[in-house]
Amino acid sequence: MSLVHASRLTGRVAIVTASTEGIGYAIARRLAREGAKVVVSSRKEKNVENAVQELKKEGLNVTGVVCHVGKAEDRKKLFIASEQLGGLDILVSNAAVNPEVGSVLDASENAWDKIFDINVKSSFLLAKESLSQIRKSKFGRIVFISSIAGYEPMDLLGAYSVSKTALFGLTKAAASQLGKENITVNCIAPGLIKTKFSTALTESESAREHAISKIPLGRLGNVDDISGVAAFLASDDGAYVTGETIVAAGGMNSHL
Ligand SMILES: NC(=O)c1ccc[n+]([C@@H]2O[C@H](COP(=O)([O-])OP(=O)(O)OC[C@H]3O[C@@H](n4cnc5c(N)ncnc54)[C@H](O)[C@@H]3O)[C@@H](O)[C@H]2O)c1
Repeated sequence: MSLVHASRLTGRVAIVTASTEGIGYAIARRLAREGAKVVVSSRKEKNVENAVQELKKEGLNVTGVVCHVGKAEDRKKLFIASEQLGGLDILVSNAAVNPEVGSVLDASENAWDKIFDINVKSSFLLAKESLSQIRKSKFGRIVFISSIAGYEPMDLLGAYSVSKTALFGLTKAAASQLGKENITVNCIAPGLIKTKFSTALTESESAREHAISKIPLGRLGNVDDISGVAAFLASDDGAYVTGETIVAAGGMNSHL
């Protein structure tokens, strides 16, 4: 692959949560390809080992940590790892769950709590806990991964959509708080991207065709359609962007 911006992130240290597959993996790989040292993480040790091995084969500078973002002691391990790499510059909060499919007011209390714990509260806590290191960086960047569904809730992803809307508010509020310190806080709202997460919406041919018919660019997104946006926000090219959400959705809105 050609390393277009091979040195844009040289010397920076990044943490990407849920980064052993899907969009998180692609973001970790892209930041590392652009020169960053990256802490790769997810809940299962085997997945962390495999991802780290795969990325190291490419010669990338990555280290692996097992981290359930809802657990304080696991989040701490992420920051110990970034400290060991020289101190944190870039935090990408990517982990998310959707334990139930259904309309918002049909969500069980359990599902609601889990969705808000992982998708919103853990993003808030990671951002908060990252500050002791990010404040020492000259290039502090926080990036939340939301969803196009945060703008227009998808009926089948009711509570999940609302959790993704909350991230827009968190982005604005944190950006406003941290602007004076030259730390940017931004958000990415992916459309339909080919990962495990979106399988239910795209696995049958008819569902896929229906989805594609709603996407002006005429295709589902690839994980690298998102990783490039994350790298931009993390880099000096994104230095004057803060409090924003970049939609990368092939032109679709969320009315599937
Ligand atoms: N794929 C899409 O179409 C799409 C669209 C919009 C937004 N997103 C968002 O992109 C992000 C990545 O999703 P993806 O599509 O790569 O799917 P994915 O299922 O591969 O990613 C979600 C990841 O979060 C991890 N995760 C869940 N709970 C966790 C926890 N407690 N601690 C750590 N990791 C945890 C999962 O193991 C999984 O790897 C998510 O925030 C998702 O909401 C995806």
